[in-house]
Amino acid sequence: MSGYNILSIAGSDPSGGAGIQADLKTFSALGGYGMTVITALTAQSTSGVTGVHAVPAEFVSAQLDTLLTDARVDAVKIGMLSDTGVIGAVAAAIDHYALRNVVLDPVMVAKSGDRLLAPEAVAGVRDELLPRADLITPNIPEAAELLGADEAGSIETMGAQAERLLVLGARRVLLKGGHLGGADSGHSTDLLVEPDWPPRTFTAERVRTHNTHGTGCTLSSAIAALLPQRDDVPAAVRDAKEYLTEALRHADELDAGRGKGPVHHFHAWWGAVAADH
Ligand SMILES: Nc1ncnc2c1ncn2[C@@H]1O[C@H](COP(=O)(O)OP(=O)(O)O)[C@@H](O)[C@H]1O
Ligand SMILES: Cc1ncc(COP(=O)(O)O)c(N)n1
Repeated sequence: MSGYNILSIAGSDPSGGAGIQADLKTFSALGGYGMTVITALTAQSTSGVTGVHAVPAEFVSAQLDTLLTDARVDAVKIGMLSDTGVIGAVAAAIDHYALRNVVLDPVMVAKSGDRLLAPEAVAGVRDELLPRADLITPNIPEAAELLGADEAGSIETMGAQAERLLVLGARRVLLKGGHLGGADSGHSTDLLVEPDWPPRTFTAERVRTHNTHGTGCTLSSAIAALLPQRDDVPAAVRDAKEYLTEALRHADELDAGRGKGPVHHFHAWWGAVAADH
């Protein structure tokens, strides 16, 4: 036996920049074997989302049961969930199959501004999934929605909101700072907060590109792919961010649409990064 099986439970993005397509590219680039359970189809390009077709919760369960009674899964990334029925199906599978290394990216709104999670389903993500995940990776607007708070405008407020997410039952929170502007805009800093540890910051240069479609999907998938390969969560986060930043640096080489283009996954970079560690 060699290699790790990494499962993405997420929506489909035909443009290939986000969702399960981004997740599979990331898993492959980082040496994982990718599997998928699809929660929704989107009609989407780099310019926006024109439609969402949710998969019925019973069929999400059917996909999960069929896969998980057959295959070992070493880590899970959860992305777009659409509605409360799908959230319940995923929560039940985490418990029933004792899934481990679960990374929850609480996807709510696409980069284009289109909504991917029904507003009334936010409470379901908070109550059903947040306590079941080993790590949640909200961006600033998602943390605010989960908390019913204003969006953080500084690293200090991000830290306070991450602590509040722990109080709500999260095991670990990586609050992503990509949406932070102002004084911090030369860098992109994410904050990892876990019980019994001081907060850790992960900072990368801010890449000058408007092609950021799929950054959140890529980061959470990279963490899931690396968790079984690394000693601890901070090491997986560090290397996942390095992978993402490199993919962002090369984003402008692609020509995948007229809107916010995707980041560029390329296996050879990871070889170089992996050799350093
Ligand atoms: N221009 C950029 N340069 C470097 N890193 C970025 C840039 N934009 C976003 N990131 C990083 O991408 C990841 C996801 O970013 P963020 O925008 O916060 O979340 P989401 O993609 O979910 O909206 C974070 O690690 C963030 O720091
Ligand atoms: C199917 C699907 N899942 C997730 C995202 C979020 O990705 P992003 O915030 O980078 O647009 C997306 N646009 N589409």
